[in-house]
Amino acid sequence: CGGCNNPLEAVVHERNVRRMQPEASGAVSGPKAELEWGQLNFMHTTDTHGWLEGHLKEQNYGADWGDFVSFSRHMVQKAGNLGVDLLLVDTGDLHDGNGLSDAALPNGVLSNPIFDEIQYDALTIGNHELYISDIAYETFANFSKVWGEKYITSNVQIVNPATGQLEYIGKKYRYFTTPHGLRIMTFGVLFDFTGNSNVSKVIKAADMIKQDWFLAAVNYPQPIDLFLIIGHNPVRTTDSSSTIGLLQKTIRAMRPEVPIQAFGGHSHIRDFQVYDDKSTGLESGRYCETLGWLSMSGINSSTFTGNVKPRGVANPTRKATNTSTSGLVYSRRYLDWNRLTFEYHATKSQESTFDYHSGLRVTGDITNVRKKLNLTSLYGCAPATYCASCLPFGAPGNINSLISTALGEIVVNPSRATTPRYVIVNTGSIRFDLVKGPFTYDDSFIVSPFNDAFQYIKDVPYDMARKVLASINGAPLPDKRDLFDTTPRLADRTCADPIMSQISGVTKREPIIQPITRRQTIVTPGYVTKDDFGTDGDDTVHSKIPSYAQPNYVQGNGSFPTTGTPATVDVVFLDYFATTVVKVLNAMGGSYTYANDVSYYLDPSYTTQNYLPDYAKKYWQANVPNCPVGQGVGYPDK
Ligand SMILES: O=c1ccn([C@@H]2O[C@H](COP(=O)(O)O)[C@@H](O)[C@H]2O)c(=O)[nH]1
Ligand SMILES: [Zn+2]
Ligand SMILES: [Zn+2]
Repeated sequence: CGGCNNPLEAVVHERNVRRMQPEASGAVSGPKAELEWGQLNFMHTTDTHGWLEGHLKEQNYGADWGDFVSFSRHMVQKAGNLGVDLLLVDTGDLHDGNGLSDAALPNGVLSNPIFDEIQYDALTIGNHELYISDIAYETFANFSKVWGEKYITSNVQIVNPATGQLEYIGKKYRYFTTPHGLRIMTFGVLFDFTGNSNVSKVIKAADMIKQDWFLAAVNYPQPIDLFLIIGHNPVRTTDSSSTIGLLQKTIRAMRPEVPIQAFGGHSHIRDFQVYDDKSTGLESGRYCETLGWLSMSGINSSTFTGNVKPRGVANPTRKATNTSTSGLVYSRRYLDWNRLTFEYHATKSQESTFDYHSGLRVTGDITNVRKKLNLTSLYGCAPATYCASCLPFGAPGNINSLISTALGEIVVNPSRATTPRYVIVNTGSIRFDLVKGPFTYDDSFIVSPFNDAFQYIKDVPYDMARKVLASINGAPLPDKRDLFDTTPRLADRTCADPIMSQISGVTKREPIIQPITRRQTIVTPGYVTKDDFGTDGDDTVHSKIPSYAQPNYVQGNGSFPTTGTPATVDVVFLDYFATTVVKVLNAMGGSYTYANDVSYYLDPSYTTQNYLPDYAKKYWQANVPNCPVGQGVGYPDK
């Protein structure tokens, strides 16, 4: 940092360089009003998926984890000044989605210590901590030990390698008393996930609620003022993966008078559901785009020593149901993850400056990890933005057209290169938009982070092969496969080696520093949320970004004859959904088995992390010297 005299100035400089990437899109508009503070307040993160660097290409979500460290400290201090409780909760999925977490082996080994800088009160596990055995063990050996009694995994166990016995990854429950005397019983419940590797066990919620320890915890011998359910688990009870409704009903039947507050995740949405007059659930989005806020007052507690109606701030006013006589009132808010939002809500914390040293240190740690992992290494320059859901499937600018082309072009086994092939991936493997301009090592994880490898069934009769895509698009998704499915879990493979060695010699661009535009009066595109309390939950008012349903699977093809149809085709697919392909082929009259007919099309170390970088190296490198950064970025023109 030329001209910076002390290390903290250098950190601020680095952070600003990182944030002011020329391709960063959009102005940031600010919050509509101050938050309502109640007797008990929560800040909620979920499905962060490694995005601790913030969104470098969307200023609306441009804060990094260091900014959140500073913000959370201001809010804790403000809660203390107001004489109320503030709890910080996280509901899992810490990996798979960003280079900061995924370029390390195992995933999360460098990002989790950064994540750990927030003073959470309760955390729980996500399914992405369980797909791959190495990651599950990293979570067990390190993450669960760092968090101790605050890491609550009520229905998730792991085989302890030292004893060979199943044990809970975290604690089954946490009973604790807040600084102002509220007595809280907490459970952390993962949805009924079945895609875990064979070192862990997810106990179905329907079984967990019958277990003696659970019944004893609900009927705890000491007073409970509130049940806190944190779950990597959608809060919306109509979502077929959600088990929160079952938990809420079970606890309510046993303890009719005690408020139940749920925090959920997994479905990556902003949502709030009212279950009854004393129970609600909040879900706070994904990818460090959203910080959830919930406040409540009216909790009956003989030991609460704080303020039910803190002064000098707005207070919650909404009953859960119109007819509620419980005395409980609530507010909920979805905060956009940017510094403008954080600085706005941190006011009156009685600190004159926003950045705490601890926050700047975390920002510095992020910069260091990014450098160590070479995340800015460039594969090529994307000629356009390809979005995952803002355009209909098949429209130019929809990412699935690009994926089809890349699969057909890049996923080729040289020894089968002349045999026609269909190459199929699940669109769920594409996690984010691919933005016009520099396509970096980091972006490759942002768009396609998983380690799913390519398998195939060779020489499938053309008349069957051509129907596979349509058939699997009508089949159940692989994460919902039944427990008796005997497919070897891809999760038992170890992580693939990083591919940095392949991308040497590519020009790196220095970011061009541009001022961040901060306008408070304009309406920028972003979340427009409707939940059980209505349409006023978004902290910043936005115009809606269109969202179109996409098919579950998409296909590329290669080496087809220019005229006529081939007799047979290689059907190539990901090991992640191999059994589904076998099933649909057999439903068409085939007699394939996984054991006899499915094999790897490419070396299993070649995964969904590789084909887009290879495509970019082949087709987008020539553009690098003239990469049109800063122009036309964001969402494609309609
Ligand atoms: O190996 C994998 C693992 C997962 N997926 C996709 O991810 C979702 C689950 O992600 P959440 O963040 O937990 O919602 C799963 O449904 C698949 O679509 C994958 O493609 N490959
Ligand atoms: Zn997730
Ligand atoms: Zn999840």
